[in-house]
Amino acid sequence: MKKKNQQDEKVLARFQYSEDEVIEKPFNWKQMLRLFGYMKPYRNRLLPLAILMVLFNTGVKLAIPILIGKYTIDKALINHDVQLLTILVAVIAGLYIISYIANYFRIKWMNILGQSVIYDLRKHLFTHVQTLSHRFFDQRSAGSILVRIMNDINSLQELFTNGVINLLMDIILLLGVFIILFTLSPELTFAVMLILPIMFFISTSLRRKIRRSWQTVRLKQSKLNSHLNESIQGIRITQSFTQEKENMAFFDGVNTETFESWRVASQKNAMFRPLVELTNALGTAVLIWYGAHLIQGQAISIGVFVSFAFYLGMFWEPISRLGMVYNQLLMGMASSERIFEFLDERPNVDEKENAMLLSHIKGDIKFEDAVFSYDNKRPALNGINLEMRAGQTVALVGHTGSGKTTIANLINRFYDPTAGKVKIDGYDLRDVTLFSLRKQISIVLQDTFIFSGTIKDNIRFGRPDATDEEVMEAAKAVGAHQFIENLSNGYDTEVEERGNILSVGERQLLSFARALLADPRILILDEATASIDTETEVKIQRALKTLLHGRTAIIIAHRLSTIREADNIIVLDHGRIKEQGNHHQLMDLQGEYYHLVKAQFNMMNVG
Ligand SMILES: Nc1ncnc2c1ncn2[C@@H]1O[C@H](COP(=O)(O)OP(=O)(O)OP(=O)(O)O)[C@@H](O)[C@H]1O
Repeated sequence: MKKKNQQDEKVLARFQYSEDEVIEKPFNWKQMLRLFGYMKPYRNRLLPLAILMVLFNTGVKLAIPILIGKYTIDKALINHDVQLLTILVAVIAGLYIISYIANYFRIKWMNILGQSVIYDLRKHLFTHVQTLSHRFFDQRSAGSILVRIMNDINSLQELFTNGVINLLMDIILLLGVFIILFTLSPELTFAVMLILPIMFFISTSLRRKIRRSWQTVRLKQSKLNSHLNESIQGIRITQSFTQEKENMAFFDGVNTETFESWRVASQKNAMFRPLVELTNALGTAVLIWYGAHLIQGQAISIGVFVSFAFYLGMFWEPISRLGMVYNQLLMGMASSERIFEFLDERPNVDEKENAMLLSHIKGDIKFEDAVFSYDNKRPALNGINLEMRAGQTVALVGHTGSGKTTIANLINRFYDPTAGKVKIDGYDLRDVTLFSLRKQISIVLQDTFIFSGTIKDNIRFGRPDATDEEVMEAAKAVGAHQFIENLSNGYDTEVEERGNILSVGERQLLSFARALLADPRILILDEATASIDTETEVKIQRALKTLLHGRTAIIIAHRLSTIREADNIIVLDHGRIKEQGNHHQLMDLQGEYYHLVKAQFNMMNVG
């Protein structure tokens, strides 16, 4: 048993997701106004039309009980006036029909409005998230970002489709009913209003508990999403390490937690309606008892009593619904808080207002005393001074974690140096626009990312306007044409996200074609370490030559053949440059590089 517990703890320690905490904020007008600002584009058409329908509908609702009680019963029925009765019935039926039509349009227009607001908000959030810096994505799981873009925005849907308009309708209805009730009989109104405190308790205190439970449900869902995302992405590793059982155990745990939180929330929710109905019944009991007493004393007529009963029925509904709208507002508050937190997030690498367009660079790169740390604690680069001249091929070598990728990250301005400068053609990267900088740099990563779509679309990813001929030329130049032609549908073969149907070597050739077509002035290449057969190795070497020709290339190099041909080799160690020079110079030096080469040479011989 103890052993099992220890094992469970280990499993739980493995899957740690930063949870979005329950945000329980008081009502905040400023934030609400900001949220409702998204309705602005529709304020001239959809919104006024829907409001008009609501006003009409509420007017009809308020008029019908009077028509039934005061006129149909007290005037037509009691005086046996058949003609008046017929007219009244026709008027009431007509009003119901018109009110039905008005309701239809209200629902239709409000749904369009609600969906449009959700569409705009989601678009705004996604567009913004795309501009955020790497640091933002370093700190969050993909699952938790997904939850904000999907679930949090979805949870605002109800508020925008029904909430706002219900609020208006209910306030008008309540005021109207209250005034009419008082005009009909102030004593009876006072008597039935005794129920008000109970009603108030239900719609505030109980509602709050229900709301908190639903928030917990959302948190659990977010955790479930993060785990699912990670599990599916890492399924191959999970299977190869036979960790399915542990994965299942954790999934079971989160799934059960989600289920439990649903159960609790639904249970609390289920209490709500019966309680409202019970209060209704109490109100009706008071009405009948005291109403009968007033009728006997001839203080009110039967018609007034009937109208009263109708209005009373209408009174509880908006109160209970107002509680619901308030609840929606508070839930919307929590969701919008999370959405605005992302929207207010500024990219760490920000563009200056007067940033320059970096047009047609030559490709000189310079690091001046560059210092960088990802976490402001451990330095990843520690005073780097280096120069790469346009057209040169520079190889970065060094032990794992020595800072090679970090240098590439700074050239692309995924991060800014903590101190010092990175310059291209003499321009500090902080002074130029990100678009003009990145447009002239291509990155080929070890773990090539293939997007879902055709092979053709993947190659033209960086230059969507490239023609089919240009795509094919690029593929031919890097030696990818042949394997593409052999695929079931050639260039039109569909590949799923991450390109699982392709081999590592094929994926790399595809990414070379993609980089070549983009025709960057600077190319950053993280060479794959995966062992590939000699034939592919030769192909890749040939492809590399084509790819590197005429541009500045920074290669995080692992293959001896690539390193040997580089114009300059930079050996990094703990974020510092230890040695640099060409292959022969460094071999003569008999330092770190010499040992690295020797080690690789020995390994190859052993292999
Ligand atoms: N996103 C990140 N957040 C925090 N620390 C990071 C991040 N990326 C890298 N590091 C740290 O910065 C240091 C340098 O990492 P870098 O990726 O530049 O090494 P590298 O030389 O490219 O290694 P490798 O050859 O293994 O890819 C390492 O100590 C690493 O742990």
